[in-house]
Amino acid sequence: MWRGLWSLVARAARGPRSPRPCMRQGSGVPGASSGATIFALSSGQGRCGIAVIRTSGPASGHALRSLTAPRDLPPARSACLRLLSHPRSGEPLDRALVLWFPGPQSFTGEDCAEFHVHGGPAVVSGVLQALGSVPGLRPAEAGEFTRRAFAHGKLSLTEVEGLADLIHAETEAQRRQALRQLDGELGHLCHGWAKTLTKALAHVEAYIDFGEDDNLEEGVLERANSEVRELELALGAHLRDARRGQRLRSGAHVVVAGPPNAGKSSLVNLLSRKPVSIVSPEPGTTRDVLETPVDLAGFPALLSDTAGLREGAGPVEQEGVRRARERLEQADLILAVLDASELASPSSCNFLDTVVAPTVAGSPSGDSQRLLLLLNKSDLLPPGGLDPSPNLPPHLLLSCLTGEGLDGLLEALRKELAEVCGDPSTGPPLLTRARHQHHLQGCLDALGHYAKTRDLALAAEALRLARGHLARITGGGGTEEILDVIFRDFCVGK
Ligand SMILES: Nc1nc2c(ncn2[C@@H]2O[C@H](COP(=O)(O)OP(=O)(O)OP(=O)(O)O)[C@@H](O)[C@H]2O)c(=O)[nH]1
Ligand SMILES: [K+]
Ligand SMILES: [Mg+2]
Repeated sequence: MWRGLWSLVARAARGPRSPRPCMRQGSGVPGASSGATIFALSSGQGRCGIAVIRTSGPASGHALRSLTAPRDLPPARSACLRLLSHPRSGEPLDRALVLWFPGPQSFTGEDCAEFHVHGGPAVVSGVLQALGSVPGLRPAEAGEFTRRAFAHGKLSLTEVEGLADLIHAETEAQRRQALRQLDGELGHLCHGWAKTLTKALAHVEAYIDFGEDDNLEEGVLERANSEVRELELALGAHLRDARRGQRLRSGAHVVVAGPPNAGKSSLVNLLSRKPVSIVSPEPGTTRDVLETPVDLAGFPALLSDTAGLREGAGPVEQEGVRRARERLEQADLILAVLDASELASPSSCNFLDTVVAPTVAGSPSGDSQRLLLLLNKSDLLPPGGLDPSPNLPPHLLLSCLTGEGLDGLLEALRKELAEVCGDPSTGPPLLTRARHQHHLQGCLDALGHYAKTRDLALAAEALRLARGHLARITGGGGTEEILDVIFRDFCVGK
C-alpha cells in the first residue's frame, strides 16, 4: 500500500456538503428555533369521516396545548382522545384524536402535531381558525411540509419527487414506480455512480500529487480510466431508457388508426369504458383527433381516436386525415385497426402498405414506434374464420361488438406498454423527469471531457463536474427555482 491515497479517498469522498441544520430536541416551547410554525388540512377537502389537520414548527407543542384540555402534551407518537376548544373563546370545537411528534423524529424533522377531527366543514374550519389564533402559527403553503422535510435532510430530492408522483399516481404501474423512487432506489443508483467517480478522482489526484513517487502503485491512472469507461456505458444505457420513465409519469401516446369504418371509435369507447367518440355506420364519422386519458392494463395512456385514412374525401375530412397522420408520427404505440371482413378492400391494402408494413419493419426493438395490428369485426367472419393471407403481419382478432378478443388485447397492451414505459415491477429504477435526464447527460458530457483531455488537472476537474451533476439529481444543490418547480406539484397540507 502506498502512502497518501486513503486520505485522498477520504478527502475526495467528503466533497462539498450542505450544512445540516442543527436540530433542537422537541420541547413544545415556542421560540427556541427560527421559522414560523405552519398548519394545514392534510386530508382531502369536503365532507368526510375523519379529517387530518397538522402543524410543523417550533410552536407546534404550544398549539397542541392551547387547543386541548388537559393542557399538557400527550406522550410522543401515540394517539390520545382530547376535547378541542378555541384557545380564546373556550368554545368547544370537537372531540378528536391528537398526536404529538417531537422533532427530529417527525416527517418534517420539526416538532409536529396532528389533529384527527370529525370531517365536517364547520369542524375543520373551526379548528383551522383556532390554530390561526395561536401566536407564531400561519397557514402552510403548497408543499411546505415536504419542503421542510427536504430542508432537514429527511428526504432526498428524488424521494420528494417519488412522493409527489405517489400522491398523483392514477394507475398501478405509476404507483409501483413512485413507491420505488420514494424508497430511494434512483437515489441509491446515483450514489453508487458518485462513489465510482470519487474513487476515480482519488486515483487521479494521487497521481497528480505522487506521480513521480516510486511508492505509487502501478497503473493507477489506467484503473481510473477503466472505471470511468464502465460508468459511461452504464449512464449511456440509462439515458437511452430515459423517455420510458417520463412516459410512465405522463402517459404513453397510444394512437388508434385505420381506414374509415374499421371500428376505431368503437375500440376507443371500449378501452376507455365511456362513449368518448361518435360511432356510426357512415364512413368518415370521426374528423378531429379525440384524446382521452385512460388506464390501459395498469399503465397510463393518452388514447387518441383519429379520422379514417383515405384519399379523395371532402376538404373537412382531408384536414382530419392530415391531423390523423400528424398524430400517428407522435405515437409511442399505434393500434392499427382493420375490418377483418374487408381485408382485401383498397383502403385496407393501402393502410397495410403505407402505415403497418413500414412501422413493423422499423421496430424490431429499441425506441422506435410500436404497433399492434387488430382485425376487428371478427363476428362477421364466416365460420371457417379468416382467409389465410400470407402477407399479413402478426395480428389479433377482435370484435368490439361482442367483446371477443378483448382479454387478449389487454394482455398484448400490457406487454407493449411495459416496453414503452418500462416495467416498474422488474426493471432498473427509471428516470422519471427531464431534470434527471439533464443531469445524467451533463455527467456523461463531463466524462467525455475527461476522456479527451491530456491535462491531469483538467481531468480531475471534469470528474468533479460529473460528480456534481449526480449530486444534483438527489440533493438539489441547485437554485431555489428548481425546488419551486418540484414543490409546486404538491398540494397545501403535503
Ligand atoms: N359487426 C360489427 N360491427 C362493428 C364492430 N365494431 C364496430 N362496428 C360497427 O362498424 C361501424 C363503424 O364503427 P366506428 O367505430 O364508427 O368506426 P370508425 O373506424 O371509427 O369509423 P370512422 O370514424 O368513420 O373512420 C359502426 O356501425 C359500428 O357499430 C364489430 O366488432 N362488429
Ligand atoms: K364510422
Ligand atoms: Mg371514428
